[in-house]
Amino acid sequence: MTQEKWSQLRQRLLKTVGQNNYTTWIEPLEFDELEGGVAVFHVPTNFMGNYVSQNFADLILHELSLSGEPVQRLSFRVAANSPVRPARSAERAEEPFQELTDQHAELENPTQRAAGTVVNKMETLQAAPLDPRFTFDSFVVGKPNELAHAAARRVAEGGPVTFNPLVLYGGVGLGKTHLMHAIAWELTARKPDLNVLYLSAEQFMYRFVQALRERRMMDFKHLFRSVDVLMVDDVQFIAGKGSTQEEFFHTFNALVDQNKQIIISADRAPGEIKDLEDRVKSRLQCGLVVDLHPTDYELRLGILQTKVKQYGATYPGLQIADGVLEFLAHRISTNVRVLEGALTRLFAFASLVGREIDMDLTQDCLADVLRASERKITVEEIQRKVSDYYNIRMSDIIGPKRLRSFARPRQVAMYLSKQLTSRSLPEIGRRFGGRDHTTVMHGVKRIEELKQTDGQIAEDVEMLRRALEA
Ligand SMILES: Nc1ncnc2c1ncn2[C@@H]1O[C@H](COP(=O)(O)OP(=O)(O)OP(=O)(O)O)[C@@H](O)[C@H]1O
Repeated sequence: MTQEKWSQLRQRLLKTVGQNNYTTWIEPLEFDELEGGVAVFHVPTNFMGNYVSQNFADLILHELSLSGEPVQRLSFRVAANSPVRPARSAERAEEPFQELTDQHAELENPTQRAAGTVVNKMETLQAAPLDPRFTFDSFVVGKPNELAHAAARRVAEGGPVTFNPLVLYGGVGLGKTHLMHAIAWELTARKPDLNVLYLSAEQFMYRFVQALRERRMMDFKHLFRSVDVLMVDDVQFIAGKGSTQEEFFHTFNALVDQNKQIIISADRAPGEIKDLEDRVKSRLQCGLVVDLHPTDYELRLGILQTKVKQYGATYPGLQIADGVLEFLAHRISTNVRVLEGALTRLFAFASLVGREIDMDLTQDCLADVLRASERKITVEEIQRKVSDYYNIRMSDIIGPKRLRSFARPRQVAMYLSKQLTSRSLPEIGRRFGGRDHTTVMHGVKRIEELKQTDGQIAEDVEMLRRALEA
């Protein structure tokens, strides 16, 4: 592909993704070469490469194939003279530092890194830039994250340090980085003089290793001990890295002694981080440790609705049919990043083909995501949930008793098994104490009827379905 062709293609992408997305994500892409079916682009930051790859790769590939280019894959590389953004966990797969496990590797590996990656540019590394999208305003609060959000808000007020450190932990893509950036934005807006340093644990290590190498440990110590607020993202990264942990421990103590706020994020509770020294664990546990729970249906729906509002500006006129967001919130329960990616893709495709976003388009466009996030619900799981819900024993659901107080929950469980699993009626019957398939069919029918006439049953079924799909 020639540069000229790429320029033409970019113009077509502009029409599809809108001016804002174009300026932010597409325009900065520099086409480098096409080799063996892989189109290589230079990007200013890892973050950007990652974002484009998650959200626009399909679209770019689609355009490339329309224009007859033999491209199967896109590759995004950081241009050698670009500034650095914190390495996010999604980018970590590309990071050779992942292999570092002992002190020796920790000190030796940086020079061995390939050209054009993060370490070469360490000299230019200041505090990691904050993502302008990650603010409190754009953070949707629900039951699973309300405590973490409240704690983050409190710290962001910048009042007297009450809990130190604040540790936010939770699984992939649940909003830890978003909340940390939101705290940093808010603090710097309220108190512009405050010296807030946000960086990933990887960057902490890079800086430490560099300082050792250049015999500038005094500068390093001075820098880290003079901040007012230190935020270290993904602290689990330093586990098993002896001297980095030690330096982190001293930095931590020095700041706490000066009553400076520390905010940490991790992918699990400090006590559960393998190879993290006990003294570091216990320091982390001294403050307020709050977790971001996996999202529930309501939170996912809330996030989707918020994002749709934001997309409204980029894709004016695009319509979303009733039920699509609910469907996505039900079906994509892995993490928020995947949910967001799905929506971005949906909007881009809908605008490409000029259609309303309805169920058909959604199923077509997101077939792979939907397949990947399909969670297999088992009949046993359904029986357990239903027996908990009605406060009866599992054996009563499966057993022969015909009492109404057992028979109705049993029918609900049969109905849900039919709806939520791919089991046939005879298979379901077997799992309900060897009942005949006609009994199951009767149970399913009965609940279908009752759902129309009995509000309580309809509500029970809905609650159970949500609990099972969450
Ligand atoms: N409650 C929320 N409201 C709005 N957006 C959210 C929420 N939770 C997560 N997100 C979005 O989901 C994406 C992933 O979130 P984030 O990067 O903060 O996750 P993380 O917990 O730091 O994950 P990782 O462990 O992979 O670093 C971001 O785009 C973020 O804005």
